Amino acid sequence: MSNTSSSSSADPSKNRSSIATLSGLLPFLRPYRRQFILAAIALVIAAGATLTIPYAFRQMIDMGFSKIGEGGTQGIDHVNLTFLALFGVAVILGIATAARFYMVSWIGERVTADIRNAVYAHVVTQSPEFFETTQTGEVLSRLTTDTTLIQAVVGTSISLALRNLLLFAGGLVMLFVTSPMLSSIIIVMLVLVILPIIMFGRRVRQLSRDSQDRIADASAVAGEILNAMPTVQAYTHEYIEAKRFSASVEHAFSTAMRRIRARSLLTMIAILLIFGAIVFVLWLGAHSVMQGEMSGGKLGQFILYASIVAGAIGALSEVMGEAQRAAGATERLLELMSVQSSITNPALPLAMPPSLQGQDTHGATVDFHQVVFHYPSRPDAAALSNIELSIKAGETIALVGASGAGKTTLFQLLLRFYDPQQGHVCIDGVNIKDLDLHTLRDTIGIVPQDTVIFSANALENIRYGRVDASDEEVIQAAKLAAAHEFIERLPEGYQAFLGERGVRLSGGQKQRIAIARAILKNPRLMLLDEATSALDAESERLVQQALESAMQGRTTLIIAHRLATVKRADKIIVLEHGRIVETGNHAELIAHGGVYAHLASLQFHQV
Ligand SMILES: Nc1ncnc2c1ncn2[C@@H]1O[C@H](COP(=O)(O)OP(=O)(O)OP(=O)(O)O)[C@@H](O)[C@H]1O
Repeated sequence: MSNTSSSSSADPSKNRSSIATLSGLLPFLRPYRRQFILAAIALVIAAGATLTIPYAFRQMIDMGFSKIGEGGTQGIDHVNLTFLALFGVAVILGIATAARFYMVSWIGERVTADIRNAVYAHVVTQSPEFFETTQTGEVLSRLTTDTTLIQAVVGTSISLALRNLLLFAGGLVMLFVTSPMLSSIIIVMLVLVILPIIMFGRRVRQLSRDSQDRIADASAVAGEILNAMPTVQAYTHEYIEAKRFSASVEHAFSTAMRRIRARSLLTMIAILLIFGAIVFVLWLGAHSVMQGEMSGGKLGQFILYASIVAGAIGALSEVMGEAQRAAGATERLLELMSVQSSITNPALPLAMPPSLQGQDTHGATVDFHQVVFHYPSRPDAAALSNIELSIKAGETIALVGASGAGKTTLFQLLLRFYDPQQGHVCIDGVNIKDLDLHTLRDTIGIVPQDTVIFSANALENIRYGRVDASDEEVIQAAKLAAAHEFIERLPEGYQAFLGERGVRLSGGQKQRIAIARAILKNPRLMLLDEATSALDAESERLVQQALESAMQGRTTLIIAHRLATVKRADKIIVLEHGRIVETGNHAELIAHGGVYAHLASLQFHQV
């Protein structure tokens, strides 16, 4: 199952990075400096308040209880005062702790939201090559699980760590002030304690990354299957798929258990060593009191400081575990953020030639010059070879060829989803690599075979073609695409919800929505992929009518599967194994008696 992950947990060089990876979060934390400072102030006040408690205790014991024993009222006053002071400390501690919690939680939520936005915005600009190698489930898992881990660290662990560091440092100083001798012994012990914690911490971190990877694998498996439910059920593979998912969940579970075991061990060792050391030192302290070298209050103060220091170390080891998990998550998110799209905008994009800009209804010119293209995932097989093609403004070109001949690939190159390895593609005489990607794609309308219907109503689904279009414009486009009538007949007309992935529409209806969307966009170059699936005669006629409208007044490239379409085209381009093998109109090519004549006899739907 692990092979479904494209993550780099197998790369040993990646495993060496540590909590330092968390520094990758700094750009996200920087904007919230002010909030950090406020949180830090609250933190210092709270830690300071905690550290005064043992001192107050000693006062109480040495000056209060001992004096009461000696029968003085001065002792009672002192106890009262000390308790009052203690309550004051509690008030300060409460307010400061709440303030710190509020600020730090706010930062955690804010930073996580920012990271989610940044990762998503980065992912949606990636070229198709990225989506060929990365499963959507994995990206989703990173957006949810990994960011949640980071939220835990930023929102809680950082403040816990800082608080405990302060308590540790402050407590240590106070220990020395209280009893240098006992403290020196404790320090030696601490060094012995911290070493194993660090050692185990490393292992926990590695295991935590593995664990996150396995969760991402399981999400990837689930994501793929949920998107293909009809196929899964038609093949009655529900049980097999559930088992496959279960295998990957179990794998994630056993990896998580390894992490949990390592962490349990870490906690046990830490507690054993720390408390062992404290008991030993206290034993020494008790002897000092018995021999009169130390007051009872002082030993009490020492015990409290020691427990503060011990508690701080315990908490720090917990936080280390959390931080290490978050370091794994950060590493994975930064990896995702650092992926560069193979298709980039030119530094200085050229404008479309002025004479052709604006309301020109003649369409764009298209030129392919000696184009050679291999898909990145199949570098040894040319999907297109030596394509030389010149299309005039307003022409309709039919692309024909057997399945896999390279027709769709021509579209992909025009949309600049990929760049050719050799040669270049021009629109209106400008190399599309020199155009801003949005300018280029705004020039092009596309009607794919498989229409994507978003979970929104009919109006919004068509408006996807041009988001600023008015309702009237949307309806006009629907009329041109022969979609108006069927939409009107839907229970709520244009407001009818079309369902996730358009499950409530027929194939022909979906296509007409897609055509309306493309017409609304009003592009100068239209790329149409005629459906291969046979529609009933009436649907067929309506789709044909819609396509006719879509072609009006613009340059059109159509992947043709119907005789009627190819007959109407100005020119037919015949592709075979990624090469243009014949060019001409229907009559010429039939007369030629070559590939086209053969294809025509086998492949075209007669309408
Ligand atoms: N993303 C991809 N990665 C690798 N190879 C691909 C990819 N997409 C298509 N191909 C390959 O490139 C070749 C051309 O494919 P293309 O989709 O352009 O064919 P087509 O003529 O449109 O076929 P069809 O009519 O079946 O859609 C095929 O051999 C196909 O297997």
